[in-house]
Amino acid sequence: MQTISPAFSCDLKSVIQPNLTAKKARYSHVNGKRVSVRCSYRSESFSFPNGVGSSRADWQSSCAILASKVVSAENSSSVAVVNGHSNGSVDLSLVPSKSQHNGKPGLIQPLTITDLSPAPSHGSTLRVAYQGVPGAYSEAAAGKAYPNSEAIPCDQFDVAFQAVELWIADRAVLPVENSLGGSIHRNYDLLLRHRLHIVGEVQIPVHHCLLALPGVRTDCITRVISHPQALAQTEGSLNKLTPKAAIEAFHDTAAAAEYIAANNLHDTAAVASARAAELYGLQILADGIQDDAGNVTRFLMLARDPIIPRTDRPFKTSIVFAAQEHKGTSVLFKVLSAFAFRNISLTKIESRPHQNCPVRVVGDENVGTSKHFEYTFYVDFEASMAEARAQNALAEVQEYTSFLRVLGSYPMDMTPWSTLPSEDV
Ligand SMILES: O=C(O)C(=O)C[C@]1(C(=O)O)C=C[C@@H](O)C=C1
Repeated sequence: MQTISPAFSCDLKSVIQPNLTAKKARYSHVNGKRVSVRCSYRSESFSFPNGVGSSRADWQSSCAILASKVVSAENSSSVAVVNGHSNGSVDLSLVPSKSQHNGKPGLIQPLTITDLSPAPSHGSTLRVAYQGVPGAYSEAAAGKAYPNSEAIPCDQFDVAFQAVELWIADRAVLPVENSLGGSIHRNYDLLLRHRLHIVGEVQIPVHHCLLALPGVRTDCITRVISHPQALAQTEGSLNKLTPKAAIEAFHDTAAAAEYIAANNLHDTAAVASARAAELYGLQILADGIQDDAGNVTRFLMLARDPIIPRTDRPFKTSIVFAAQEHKGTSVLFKVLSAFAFRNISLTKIESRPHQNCPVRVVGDENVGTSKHFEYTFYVDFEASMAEARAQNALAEVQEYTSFLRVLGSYPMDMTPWSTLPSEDV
């Protein structure tokens, strides 16, 4: 038995891993061997004012009860989950370290799907997975959410989810919406496919720059590359600055800057942060090119375990549900009424195609048939699951839904706008 963190105890089953590289080993070694991790909760007592339950286990099972009608969103996922959701040992092999950026040592390569191997928590520094490479806005968000943590770059959102599930990271910080570009749908879908809990949110002011190699002039730029969200947030400025340039999507903003530097591209510019310019040796051709000065991205903080909801500070709760079959249209109205009736404000509503049944055929041979789209709804509301009104609202919502899952009940980001670290990003 080895103690992993105060809240868990874990049995470690060692599996010999011959091709573990030095670089990857820091994420996943125990005495030079790969491990699979089986975890059990230590019971902790908490008191709830409104009968949510009296322990961490109770709160977790109350999440599970609400999720019990899930038709099974997980079956579309190939993820091997280790924290009590699936107890098989995982056999994803590590691959040798990738080639270094431009031959230069020391630059961090993001985790990719083939790098994932279960790893126990070790050391005292919290490891926070984010999508992108150093200099990405997500790295700044991870730093704001968890100061003094170790940021772990991942090449895809899905990898960041899996890094937490496999104990390679302790938390993930991922974007879900931007004030100009709208929702990051991929992460809504992944929230449903994976079993992580939302434990907090952070909002980051996003201040974009146009970056190019030193000496390159704006009128020489024939191509602008960046993350699609960043391109959407700067569309108006790019139309003015580089009207003839081709616009191309890239994995993340900082990776676009890194790509220009690594390939010595004199005709290409990136939309990225000032920190990315510094990290990859690019010059800033234009500063503050976001189409709205108050451009902000909201990130979710994800963990393997939920936090205990409280009432002594403003909390938000995020849920996801699907309407009972054949009752689609009126269900949304009824659900929204359940919150309105209890004076609970909604801060966000998002719909996504139903993962198991995206289309339903309605009608009959006489009048003809048509295809109805089926949706999964994501709702954020301003209340804590420790409040009776939130519990009652969800009890009512459950009556109209085929499944309902609480994704998390967590403190709202109340950082005053003026103190947000805009100069860092
Ligand atoms: O590419 C980055 O730098 C990211 O962190 C990703 C991302 C996003 O996915 O929305 C994060 C914040 C900004 O809105 C732009 C891009």
